[in-house]
Amino acid sequence: MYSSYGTKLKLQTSSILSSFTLSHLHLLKDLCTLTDQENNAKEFIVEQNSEKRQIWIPMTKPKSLIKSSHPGTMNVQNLYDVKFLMSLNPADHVDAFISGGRAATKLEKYEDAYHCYKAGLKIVPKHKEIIEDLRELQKIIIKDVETKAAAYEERDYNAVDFCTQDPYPGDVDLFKLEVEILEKKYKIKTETFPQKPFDNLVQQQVANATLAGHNCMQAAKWKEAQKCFTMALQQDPNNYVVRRLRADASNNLDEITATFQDLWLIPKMKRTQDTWKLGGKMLMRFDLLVLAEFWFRKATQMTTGKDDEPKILFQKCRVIRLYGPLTTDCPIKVDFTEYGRAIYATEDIPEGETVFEDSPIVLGKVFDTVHYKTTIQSCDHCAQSLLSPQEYFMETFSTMESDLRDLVLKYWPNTKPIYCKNCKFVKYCSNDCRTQSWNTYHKIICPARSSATARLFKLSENLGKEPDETGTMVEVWDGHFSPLILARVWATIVTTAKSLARESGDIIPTKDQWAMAKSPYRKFIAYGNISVEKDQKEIKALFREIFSDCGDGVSYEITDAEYNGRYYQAVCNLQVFSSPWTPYHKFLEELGRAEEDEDRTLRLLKYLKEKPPASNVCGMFPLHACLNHSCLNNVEVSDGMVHGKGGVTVRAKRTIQKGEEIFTTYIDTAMPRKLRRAWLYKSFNFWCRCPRCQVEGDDADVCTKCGKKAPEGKKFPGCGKCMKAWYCSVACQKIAWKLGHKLVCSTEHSKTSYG
Ligand SMILES: C[S@@+](CC[C@H](N)C(=O)[O-])C[C@H]1O[C@@H](n2cnc3c(N)ncnc32)[C@H](O)[C@@H]1O
Repeated sequence: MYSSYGTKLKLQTSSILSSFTLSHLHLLKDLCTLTDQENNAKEFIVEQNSEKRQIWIPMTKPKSLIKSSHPGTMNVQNLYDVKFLMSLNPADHVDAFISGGRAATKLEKYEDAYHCYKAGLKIVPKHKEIIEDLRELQKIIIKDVETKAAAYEERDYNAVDFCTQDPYPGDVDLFKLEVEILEKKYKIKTETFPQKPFDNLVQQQVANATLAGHNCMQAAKWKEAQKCFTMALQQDPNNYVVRRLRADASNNLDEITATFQDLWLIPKMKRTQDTWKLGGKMLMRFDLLVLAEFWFRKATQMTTGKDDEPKILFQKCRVIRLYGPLTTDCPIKVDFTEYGRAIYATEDIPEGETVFEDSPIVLGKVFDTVHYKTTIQSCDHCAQSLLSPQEYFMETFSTMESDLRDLVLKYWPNTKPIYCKNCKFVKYCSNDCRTQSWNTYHKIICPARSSATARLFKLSENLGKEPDETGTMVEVWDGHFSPLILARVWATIVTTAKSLARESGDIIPTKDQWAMAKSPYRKFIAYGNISVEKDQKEIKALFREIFSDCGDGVSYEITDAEYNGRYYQAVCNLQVFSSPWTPYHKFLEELGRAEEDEDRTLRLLKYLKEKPPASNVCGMFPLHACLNHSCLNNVEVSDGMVHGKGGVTVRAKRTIQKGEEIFTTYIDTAMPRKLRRAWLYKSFNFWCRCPRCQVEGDDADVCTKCGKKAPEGKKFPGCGKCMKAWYCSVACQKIAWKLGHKLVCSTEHSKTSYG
C-alpha cells in the first residue's frame, strides 16, 4: 500500500505496520490493530526500520485488568507513541495520557508531558495519579530550570544588544528626500557664517550674554535664556557651544524647529553624542525616521560607557517604520523597550473589543506539540481546512441513516485536495493556492526537485527524525516547528530576489535586491543569542545543499549567522492557529440556506458536534509576535478570519486604558508561580516580572513579603482569598496588600487552580 507521497505502508498478516508516519498511522489505525476483546485493549505494533514496539491501548475500562494482563501496556518509549496516544482523542483513555505524560517526562519533553496530563484531567478532572504526576513534573521542571539557569552566566538582559542598526536598502534615497522635506516643509536652513574678526569688547559681550543665558537656564527661565543666547549668536554665529545651549533652551520651550535648526547648524565634526541624540529626537517628531536613525546611529557610535538610550531610540524609529503601516486602523502602536518590541493601547479599549487582527507572512506545519491534533489536512499555502465529512462525523458517518448521509454529501463543500503537479504530495485547497505557492517558494523546495528537498520533506513528516547508518531513528531537528518553515522563508527570499533581478534585466540578484527580498522578515526581530548551529549540523548542511542551487546559477548562502538568525526569528515569532471557517461551517451555512425537508435536517442535528476538529498550522505573525507575556494578561488570542483567510484575533479581556501595554500569556496562567517562571525561563529565556509574579509566593514556608522562613515543620498562613501568598504576620500581609496584592488578588487569574 502506498501513501500519496509514495511512503510504503506494509500491512502484514499480524497487522504490523511498518514505516509509518503519525498521520498514516492515525488514518490506518483501525486497519492495523489487533483487538484484544477480552481485555478491551488494542495492540499497536509499530515497526520502524529494525525497531519494533508494542503499545497496548486500553479501549474501555477496567484499567486494572488491562494493566495486569499486559505487562507491556503503555510501554510508551518515545514521542511518536506519545503523539499517537494524543491523536486518538479517546473518551476514556486516561491511562494513555498518564503513560504518554510519563514517557514525555522521561524524554525531557515537559511541555508534551504537561499537555498529556492536562488531556487526562479533562476526562477525569481530579484524577489522583495525574495530579501526583503533575506535581512530580513541576518539581522536575523547576529543578531542571534551576540547574540550567545556574549554569548560565546571569546576564543583564537587554534586547537592543541583539538588534542591528544596518541601513535598509533604499535608505540613501529616502535620506535625500527627508533632507528636502526638512528644508521645504520645516524651513530648516543650511547656512555658513563668515568668520568675523572680533575685538575684546565683542568677545566680552558674547561671554556676558552666554553667562546670563546660562543663569536663566539654571533658573528654568527658558525664554530669557533663549534671548540671551540669541544676542550672543548675533555677535558670534559660529559659536557652536552657544548654539547648542540655545537648542537646549528651545527644546525646553518645546520649539522643535528652533531646536533642530541650531543643532543642524553645528558642523558634524563638532556634534557631541548628546547633540546627535537630541537631533534624532527632533527628527522623530518631524516623522523623518531615516534621518532620525542616522542621528541615533551616530549617537550610538559615540557612546562610551553604559548609555542604552541612543540604541533604544534607534530601534523605536525602526518599529515605527516597520509597524506604523500595520497599526493605522487599530487602537495600538508598537514601541521598543528593553525587552524588545511591545504593543501599547493608543486609546481606551473596552472589554471584549477587538484590539487587532493579524495574518501570517509565512506558515507551516505544527510540530512537536502533542496537544494540537493535526490530523485534519489543510491547504499547504493558506491553511484552509480540508476537513471531510468522514473526518468530521467519524464512525457515525457510516452508521447514520443513508438519507442523512446523502444530505451531508450534498451540502458539504468539495474538500478533495489539489496536489502539486510535481511531487503529487503537497496539498492545496485551490489551483490559485497551488500556483501562488509554486511561484513564491514551492518550486525551490518541492520534494520532487532533488534528493535533498525530498529528504527535507521526509524529515518533516517524521517529526525531525531520520534513520542513521544503522537504521536507528535519530533526531536531526529538535525545533518545535517544522523545518519546512525555514525552508519556505529562504525559498521566498530567493524567488523574490530572482524576480527583482529579472525586472532589471539581470539573472543574478544584486546585494540590494537580496536585501529588498529579505525586507518583509525584518519585522521578525529575533533575540536568540545561544548558538544553535552546533546542535543542528545535519539539517544546516541539508539547507546549505538545497539553497546552494536555486536554479539559473543563483545560490543563497546559509551562513552560520543567517541560520541562527532565521532559526530564532521563527522560534520567537511563531503562533499556532487554524482557520475558524471550516468546511463544516460552510456546510452548515449551505444547509441553513437550502430548503430541505425540516424533519430530515433536524434528524441530522444529533450527529453534529460542538466544535469541528481543527487543522492547526503555525505562522509567523508580524503584529501578534510583538505581544509580550504577563501572567496577568489583558488580552486573549483566538483564531479569526482576516481578509477572508485564517489568522488571529486579539480581544480585550478587560477594559484596557490608553497607554497600557497589551499583554498576552505564553503559558497556562493557572500554574503556580514557581512553575510559571520556570516554564517561561526554559522556553523563552526570561524571568517574568509581571505584577502577579511580584506579589504571589512560591511556598507556605517562606513569607512572601519579607522572605522570613517559617520554623521547621511549620507553614505560614496564606491569603484567604487566593491562597497564592503566605505571610509571617498581619503587618506583612497588610503591606503586601497595599503594594499590589490587592490588585492581583481580585482578578480572575488568582482564582484559577492548577491540577
Ligand atoms: C514573541 S516575543 C514578544 C516580543 C518581544 N518583545 C520581541 O520584540 O521579540 C517573545 C520574547 O519577548 C520577551 N518577553 C516577552 N514577555 C516578556 C516579559 N514579561 N519579560 C521579559 N521579556 C519578555 C522574551 O525575550 C521573549 O522570548
